[in-house]
Amino acid sequence: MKIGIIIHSRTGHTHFVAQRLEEKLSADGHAVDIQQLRLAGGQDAPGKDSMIQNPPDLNGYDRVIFGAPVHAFSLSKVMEAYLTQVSSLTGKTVACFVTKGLPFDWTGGNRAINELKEICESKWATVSGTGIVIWNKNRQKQIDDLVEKFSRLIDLDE
Ligand SMILES: Cc1cc2nc3c(=O)[nH]c(=O)nc-3n(C[C@H](O)[C@H](O)[C@H](O)COP(=O)(O)O)c2cc1C
Repeated sequence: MKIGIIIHSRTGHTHFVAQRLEEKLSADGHAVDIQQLRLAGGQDAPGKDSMIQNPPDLNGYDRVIFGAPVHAFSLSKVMEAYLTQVSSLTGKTVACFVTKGLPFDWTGGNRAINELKEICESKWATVSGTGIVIWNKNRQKQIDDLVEKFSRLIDLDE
């Protein structure tokens, strides 16, 4: 399958997880692209109407994974801006993850995942799975578990 991993990553954590996903999904036999969202005019003070400099075209992908950091107890505004501007996800099966710095899923992780799910479902995507990685000393185990989970989800879909 052709898989697009569409991420926003300000300080590299979400990109690191995306790279681990790319390695595993490529080893599973998929063709994988990572596309990193950039905000026109820089990353400062984005709002949901901000323009994305390089909005990825999702048409060529059989599966899409969205990944973003939690900012201020919410989904990053750059990912929100991108998804708000996507016209439709009809027929797409997607998975979503967020990375975050504060302990516990309830310090923004659950809310950001719900925001991601809601935007995707409002554009008629099927959300097959979600994950939260807390960037602490146990992150490697959380990343390994997320990578295994998303790899299994895609195998089940085939
Ligand atoms: C402006 C800002 C706000 C943040 N707000 C939260 C937050 O509300 N909850 C949380 O758990 N982490 C928060 N963090 C930490 C980031 O979510 C965490 O470091 C994340 O892994 C960064 O991902 P990135 O390196 O891909 O940008 C915040 C970081 C920044 C820079």
